[in-house]
Amino acid sequence: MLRIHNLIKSFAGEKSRGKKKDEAGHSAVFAVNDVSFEVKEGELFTLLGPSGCGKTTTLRSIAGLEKPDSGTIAVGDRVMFSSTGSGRSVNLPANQRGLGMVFQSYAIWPHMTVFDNVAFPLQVRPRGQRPAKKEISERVERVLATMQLSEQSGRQATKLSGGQQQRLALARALVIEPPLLLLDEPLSNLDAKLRESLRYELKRLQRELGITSVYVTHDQVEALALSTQIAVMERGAVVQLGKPREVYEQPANKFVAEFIGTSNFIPGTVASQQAGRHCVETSNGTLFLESAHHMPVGSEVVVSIRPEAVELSTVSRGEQAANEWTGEVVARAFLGDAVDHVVSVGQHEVRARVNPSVSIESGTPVYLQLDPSKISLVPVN
Ligand SMILES: Nc1ncnc2c1ncn2[C@@H]1O[C@H](COP(=O)(O)OP(=O)(O)OP(=O)(O)O)[C@@H](O)[C@H]1O
Repeated sequence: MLRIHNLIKSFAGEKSRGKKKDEAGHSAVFAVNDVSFEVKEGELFTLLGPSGCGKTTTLRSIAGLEKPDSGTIAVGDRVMFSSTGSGRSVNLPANQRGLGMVFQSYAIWPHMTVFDNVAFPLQVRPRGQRPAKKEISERVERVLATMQLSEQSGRQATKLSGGQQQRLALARALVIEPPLLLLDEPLSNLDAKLRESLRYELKRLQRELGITSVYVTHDQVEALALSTQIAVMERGAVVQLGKPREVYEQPANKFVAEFIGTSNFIPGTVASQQAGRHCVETSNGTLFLESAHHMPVGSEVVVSIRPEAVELSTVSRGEQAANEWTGEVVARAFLGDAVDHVVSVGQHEVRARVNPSVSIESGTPVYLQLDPSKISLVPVN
């Protein structure tokens, strides 16, 4: 449905940040540096990464609000942008791309009612493309019902709550039935509780309507909860592309492991390897784990252990227990649905997030049991 190929976008001028020179010899920031990906029909594809990694610039390029230096952007069989150095250049203006957009600062029209806000994008269509009045009404009512805003239809837009205004912004983007919906941090202005409930609503909508969407966020929890595919970006490049579970459980590198969730990183050396099952020697003891990254014997590696992969017990599983380390609790914090423990193990401190029924006092010697299916290898960069 959406194909991005070798997309490059630089901004000229910022001397202090510039890493490369452009043709005129000015320093340039490469906001998007050779990005390629494909979004399939019905997917919710997320661009995830820290501030400044190039997510918004990628999205704005798709929308037609930024002109890339080079690359190709196509939606279905329509080329929106193409400049490959040779051949014919294409750069469709934003208003001819027919894409739906919802941005962080969703501008709803305050002087209009909820109904009129949604009807407006259809009413301003050029004659010939404008639906009949009756059809406009039907489409608006249908979208308002989907967004659970029917009751507010006649209300002034400014009299809605934050969450309702956000749903209105979505309704307005959906009413044009775009082939692709672009969402830039659409939930970031809302409080935590509302954000969570709208996250589920978005997911429901995504499933029910099967809208193909590109979603930009720096919030890893949001990305994991919503996406069918995630592209993790760092400094203008996509560093990992995969399903939420793959990105979380098999991070491509330390940056991804650190950015998506919290992790304990323990260095080690691969002692043996067979069909993805690795045995790694660390200063804390031997670890057995399954990994998609096949690392040869003798490789220096970092083992990424999620805090929830660590079980704590004051009793050993016995001599034969694999992946059991000994340590001492140095701190703990009650988080409501879990208890975080910091355990000193040799020269490392390991974070363990356990069930609230397990709460072990500082100073207590403990056994750490590490679930081999929840620990992963990350290549040393
Ligand atoms: N109009 C501009 N002029 C100059 N530099 C820009 C411009 N827009 C973006 N940049 C730079 O390009 C890089 C990528 O910015 P972009 O906004 O795409 O990142 P982002 O990942 O979306 O960040 P955020 O989450 O903070 O919006 C940054 O270094 C930024 O400073």
